[in-house]
Amino acid sequence: MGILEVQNVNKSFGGLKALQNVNLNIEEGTIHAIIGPNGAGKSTLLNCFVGKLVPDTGTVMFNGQSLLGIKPHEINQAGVSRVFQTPEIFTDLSVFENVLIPCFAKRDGSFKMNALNRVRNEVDIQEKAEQMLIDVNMIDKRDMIASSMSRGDKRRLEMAMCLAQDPKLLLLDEPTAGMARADTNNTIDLLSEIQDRRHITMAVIEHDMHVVFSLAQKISVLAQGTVIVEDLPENIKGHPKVQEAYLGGAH
Ligand SMILES: Nc1ncnc2c1ncn2[C@@H]1O[C@H](COP(=O)(O)OP(=O)(O)OP(=O)(O)O)[C@@H](O)[C@H]1O
Repeated sequence: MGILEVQNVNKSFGGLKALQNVNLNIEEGTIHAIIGPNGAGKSTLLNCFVGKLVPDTGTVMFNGQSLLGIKPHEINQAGVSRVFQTPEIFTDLSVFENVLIPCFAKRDGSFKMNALNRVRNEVDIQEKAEQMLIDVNMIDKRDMIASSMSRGDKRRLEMAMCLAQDPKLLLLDEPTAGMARADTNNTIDLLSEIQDRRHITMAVIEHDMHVVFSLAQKISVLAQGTVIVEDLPENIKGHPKVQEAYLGGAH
């Protein structure tokens, strides 16, 4: 059984069928890439995983439970976290303070800014935040102000903040979009390290095939709202349907 199972999902916007009978199975502990030309429906599908959109028909099961009708914050609490293209961090706070916030929120169910003042008495929270920074190789930057960091480091910090929520499924929407090659390669290394250390299941939407083939253990190819192939990376590259989808599309 997959940790995320999508069956016969359809989603239309007015007359436009953005998703048509989509089936997808993400195995626990794997990195699963979702690729496809522009407008194929990748973001629409991801939005159905986090409760931002509700499919017109079909089912989305996470850990054996339906996600349909569940509010986004409840899906997040159930263990689904999303990493955005633009890192969502608190730019005026230090790296360490940024990670403390989701550590508090995970424990208390919500977060108030004045919780940061209590941190001296909160050894468990401090240790957890430190461990998150160690996991993303940022412990040496713990006292830096977040706004002063490179884009790659901001991405690392956001990842630490995500990990603090103890996710079971991490959704990454074009994690290397707009990055220089060096930052892209750092992000590939980071995601590989996180998977090795924590065995977190990841679903990655990505256009950069270097990233896809460096990371993915399984790939689903979407074209015109339908999954046309789901297979191992070695079977995807030369697949005639995939080549046709890309040659006919924008890439
Ligand atoms: N909220 C919306 N209202 C109307 N149409 C939408 C909406 N969201 C997406 N669409 C349309 O649905 C189709 C699928 O869009 P989607 O953003 O899911 O594709 P994508 O594969 O993520 O594309 P890209 O790679 O360019 O980000 C497109 O034709 C898009 O214009």
